Amino acid sequence: MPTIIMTRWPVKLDGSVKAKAMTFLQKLSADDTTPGLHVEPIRQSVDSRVRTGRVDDSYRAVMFRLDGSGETHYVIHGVWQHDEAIAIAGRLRLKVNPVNGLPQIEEATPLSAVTQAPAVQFSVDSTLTAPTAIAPPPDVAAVQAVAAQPLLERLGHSREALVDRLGVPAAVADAAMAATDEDAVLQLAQRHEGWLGLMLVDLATGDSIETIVARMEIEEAPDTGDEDEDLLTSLKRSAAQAQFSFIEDQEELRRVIESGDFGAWRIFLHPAQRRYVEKSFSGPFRLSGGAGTGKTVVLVHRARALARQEPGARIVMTTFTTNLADALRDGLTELDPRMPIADGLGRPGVRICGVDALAAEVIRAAGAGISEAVHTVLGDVRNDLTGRVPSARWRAIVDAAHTTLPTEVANDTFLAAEYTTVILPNRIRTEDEYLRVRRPGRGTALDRAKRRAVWALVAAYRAQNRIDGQLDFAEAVTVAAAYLESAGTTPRHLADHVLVDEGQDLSPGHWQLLRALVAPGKDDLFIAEDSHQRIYGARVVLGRYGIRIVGRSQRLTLNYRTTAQNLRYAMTVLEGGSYLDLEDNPESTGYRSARSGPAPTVVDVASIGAELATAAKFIEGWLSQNTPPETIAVLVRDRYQRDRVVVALADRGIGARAVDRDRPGVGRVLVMTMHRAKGLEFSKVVLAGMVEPESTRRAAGSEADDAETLEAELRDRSLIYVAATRARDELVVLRRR
Ligand SMILES: Nc1ncnc2c1ncn2[C@@H]1O[C@H](COP(=O)(O)OP(=O)(O)OP(=O)(O)O)[C@@H](O)[C@H]1O
Repeated sequence: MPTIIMTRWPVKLDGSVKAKAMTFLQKLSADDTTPGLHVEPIRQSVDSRVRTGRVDDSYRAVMFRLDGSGETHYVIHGVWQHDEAIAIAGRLRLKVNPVNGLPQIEEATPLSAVTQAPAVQFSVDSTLTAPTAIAPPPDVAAVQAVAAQPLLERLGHSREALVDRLGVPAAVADAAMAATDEDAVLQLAQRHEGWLGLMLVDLATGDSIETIVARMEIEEAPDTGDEDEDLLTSLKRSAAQAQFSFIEDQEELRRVIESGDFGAWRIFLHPAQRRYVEKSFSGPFRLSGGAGTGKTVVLVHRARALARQEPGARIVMTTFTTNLADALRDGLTELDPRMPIADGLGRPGVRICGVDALAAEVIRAAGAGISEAVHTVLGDVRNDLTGRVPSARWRAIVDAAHTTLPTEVANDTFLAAEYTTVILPNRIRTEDEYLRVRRPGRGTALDRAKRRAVWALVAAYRAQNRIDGQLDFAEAVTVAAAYLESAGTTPRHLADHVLVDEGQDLSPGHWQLLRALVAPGKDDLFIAEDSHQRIYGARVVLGRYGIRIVGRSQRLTLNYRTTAQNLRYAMTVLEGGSYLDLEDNPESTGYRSARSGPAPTVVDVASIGAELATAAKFIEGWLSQNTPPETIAVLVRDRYQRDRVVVALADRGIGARAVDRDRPGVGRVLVMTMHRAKGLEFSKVVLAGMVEPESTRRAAGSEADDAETLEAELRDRSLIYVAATRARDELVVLRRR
């Protein structure tokens, strides 16, 4: 049975042709001699491996046949109308790039399109666009000569280095060296799939040749004397798999064809992503990366890889909110509908739920056995642990107590943070213990008298919770962690591997729980996080909670979601803020995007009415261009604003839907809070309720300039960064003066 190797298809097919292409490929993968497939070579083709196959009367598949290792393989290049397919097939060649050892599909350029060209000229091209993109016409070249010094030259690169060290085809290297700015190189990158496009993005955004050589694992092409064998080796290289994928079975084939470009994440991973999916680590591993760099994609692929390697393994995939956990579950079943989903902790398969739900599950399953853990954490004994403390309780406690504490301490934000990050994780049960505990990372200093006063509030808080038979979320996770940590002397490990998304938002208690779920050792914890996106809770240093990363951390830098233009805007929101990662090191930026689009539109509006009218105007414009409504989102700061936007859009005849805990759904424009939009993405985004950045800072400075206020300012920037990076294509920012 032949093996099918899919490439990212350059041509979009409509539904009926897609179905026929699927049938064709299914038959081909079962038996390439099946009558009716008409797998045929092309007379006088440039590459003797090229074949066409009959999809239906009008369409032909273009592919390459390789006979390595005594097996037949077909590299599927695409499907075109009959005559076009024959013409394309005649001028294609699949080869191993001699410099970098990676597979390359070249197309002979028709003579008429090139001035003074050799009889046959090759360009690397999987989009099969006009060859003029590669050889600029003379008038363009003349303009370029007098224009500013080209970008890559300014960055110290030369044509020789691109060609001789990276293996960039000469024509593409010429075009890249002539491009005057980053956008021009990025546009060139967009025309080239796979390793070539990735290299151009790296060059445009300032990477050195050495960095690219290492990232792409470039090495000279092997030469065994068997060209087909060498091609197969090349196709299996990690960097090749950003463009070529060995299809394992018919179900996978169907998903690749049906999903088109939106499903590319399932098949074509960046070499760095693939590495973190497959590699085994001797302990906790941390994968950081900006919004849209594919951290969740890696996590989902890794869960599948672990489940396949170890059938029966107990894998936990978790994140901060239930909505995000739902998205992880959807992603995993989309990737592989056969993945075993566990319906409870400690059972084989992948258990996917929010981290607080994990804690609730542990407590439920423990039954009466939980009482010792409650005593360890809270110093008392409780029977009923199902009630949850209302969110306003800290405020009520402060209001009721006649405390002498200053307002920057006697407020619900400070007290909740002190409780969650100091008191609970240290299992503090008495005033005496609190007076002695270290408070690393807490910005506001507390002398002995203040600590006593804080403890009085904590004691009142705990007393009220005990009377009401309630635990707050932080107490529940800490109790669950304490329960797992010690069952007598033996910890209860309910998982073999734990995968965490959005790690930056988790609290110390969450980390203690996750640490306790799995025994320390190989592939125990895999943590995806982005400190710039921390919008809940206080900053955490993992090492303080038994999670020692020690050198096992890496960063993804290529943004797949957001255009370079929108990404630049989002990065400016973070400028000036100082962010530390989960290992207490400064977080870096330096993200790049492989996609280019229009610059974000920032509109200053004078009133709420003007803001709503402007939002509606943009949305009407997009809808009139047939943008599916559910790919448009308006992101706002709170639920009140959300509901107001929905009503205002409805008044103008635009169907809109307020998204809360439920799934977004289709058919209407989506309106939601920026918090709710975390982890989601849309084609077009309107950010409403924004204020001018300077006035935010002024407001922050005018309050007490304490650590909590600065922290709140950082979180606010992060929220806007999260919101701005939800836009795949177009971003509109409505700024109120
Ligand atoms: N290898 C890939 N090929 C194509 N698309 C990809 C690839 N990796 C990721 N993407 C796409 O990029 C987008 C962002 O991916 P993902 O959600 O994994 O990023 P993230 O780093 O988790 O983002 P965030 O932190 O903002 O939630 C998704 O649309 C995903 O499908």
